[in-house]
Amino acid sequence: MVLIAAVGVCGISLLIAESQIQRMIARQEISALSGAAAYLDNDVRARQGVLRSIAEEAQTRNLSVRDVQALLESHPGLRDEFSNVVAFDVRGDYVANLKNRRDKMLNVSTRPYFQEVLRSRDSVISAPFRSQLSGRPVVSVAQPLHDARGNIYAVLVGGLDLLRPAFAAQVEALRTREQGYLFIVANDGTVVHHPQKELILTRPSGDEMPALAAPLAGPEGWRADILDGKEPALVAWKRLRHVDWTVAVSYPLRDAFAPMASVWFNALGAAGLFTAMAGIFGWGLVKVLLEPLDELQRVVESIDAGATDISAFNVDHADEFGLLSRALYRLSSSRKQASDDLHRLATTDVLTGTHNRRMFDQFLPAALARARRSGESVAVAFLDIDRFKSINDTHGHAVGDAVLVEFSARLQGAVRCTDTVARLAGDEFVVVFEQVRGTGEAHQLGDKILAAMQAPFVVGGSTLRVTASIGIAITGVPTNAEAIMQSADYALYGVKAAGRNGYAVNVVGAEKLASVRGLDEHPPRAATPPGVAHA
Ligand SMILES: Nc1nc2c(ncn2[C@@H]2O[C@H](COP(=O)(O)OP(=O)(O)OP(=O)(O)O)[C@@H](O)[C@H]2O)c(=O)[nH]1
Repeated sequence: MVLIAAVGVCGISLLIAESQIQRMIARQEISALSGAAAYLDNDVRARQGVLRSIAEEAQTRNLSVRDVQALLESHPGLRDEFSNVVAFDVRGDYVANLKNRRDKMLNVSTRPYFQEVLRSRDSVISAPFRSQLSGRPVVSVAQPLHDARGNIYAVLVGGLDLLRPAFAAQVEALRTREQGYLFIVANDGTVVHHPQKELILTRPSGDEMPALAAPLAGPEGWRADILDGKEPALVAWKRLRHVDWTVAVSYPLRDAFAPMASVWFNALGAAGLFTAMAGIFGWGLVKVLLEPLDELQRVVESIDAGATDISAFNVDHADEFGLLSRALYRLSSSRKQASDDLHRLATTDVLTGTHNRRMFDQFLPAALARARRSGESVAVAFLDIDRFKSINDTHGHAVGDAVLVEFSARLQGAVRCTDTVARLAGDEFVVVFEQVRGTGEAHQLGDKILAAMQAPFVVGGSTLRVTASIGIAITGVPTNAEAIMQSADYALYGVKAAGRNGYAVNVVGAEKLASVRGLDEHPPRAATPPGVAHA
């Protein structure tokens, strides 16, 4: 896009420059044409001056119509200035002829230039016309002859042959360029000079030949939007000051503006090259500048994949990427904290701070699966505080809550930190023991828990004796959560039925036997009076 924009800007600049250069070239052409116009003007006026001086001479010598032929012949230099000079009286009849006095001349009284001379009483340059004598295109310079009283008695007419080689060579010499051509049109549109001789004296319309008609638009100007023949051309023109002619030039545009083609090529090429180089440099620079962003992306992916933790965000770079990385670290930390809090709330019993049933339901199957893989046993102790309802009823719900908190604390203190304690509901707790080495260890666990509850509970200003019944189930063979819980429940039921404040151990799958045996094996505890003892 940058490349397109640069080439576009360059192109627009070049178009503007080209338009300026066109204008400049056209101005140059007009100024060259001004010189040509002045030259032509002077040339025609010089010839006009020659006839004027002869007229002054005739007036000085007080000549008459009869003397005109001799007058002309006394100026042989006229032959160089004009193709011929003839004279007419005021009626337009022929009276003298420089080249051939026997030439038969027509009456010219109806010719516009003749009438104009009589009207203005001064020298007139005619519009181009075809000579009836020579049949060639000519322009006439007409000069009145005055007698001593100032009356016109004859008119000298000098013919300028537009096809004579000297005139064509003279005009061609005014060209400043090899290409194109120079032409002259009279101000009524009649072609005075053109390299195509057949066009002389024609008056082509703008539609037919726009290049020839363009100069009629004003005293001077140029156009670069004209088709000359089939080729686009630059046409510039300049009107003569004294003669009603406009001298013009037509150049093919491709020649006139040839230098612009190489300017276009070089400028666009340079713009493209420099932009491409700048683009490559910019791309490299951006790549270097964005390297920390790539690094940040790698860190994010690594954290997402669990290969590293969010502390990888906590970098000490001072740049924007360092700021971004540390902002990500803060965001991730707070989200992790929120997530941890949520998880803790979802898996913790609010009152006692132990795990809750949800956590236990997830944990027990996992522990059983581990045991299945390692071939070791798992034991679950199912605890229920004895006659807890009467504690609530007697001391109030708040004291009941405090008993639950204290009971939970003692329970967690009685087991290893690797054992998992959870409160299922109300006054029911469970403990999961992993890597248990048989029922003997299960009995030790039961003893430890009962022992932990021996000391009186001092809560809410009351000292209470709190006991619990414990049903312990231990896996013999691989089993599931439901089975082991049911087995522990049977054991608990047995203890409750036997009078509370004791424990029983069941092996999953052999519940009744194990339950009875557990209580029997510990007569002192079985003999302990069940129920709640108040201190
Ligand atoms: N203070 C308190 N009491 C609770 C809470 N949850 C349940 N309880 C009460 O705990 C008592 C549980 O009684 P049970 O286990 O059914 O019966 P028990 O009185 O313990 O009798 P046994 O279990 O047969 O020894 C009920 O009265 C419940 O209302 C609790 O969060 N706080």
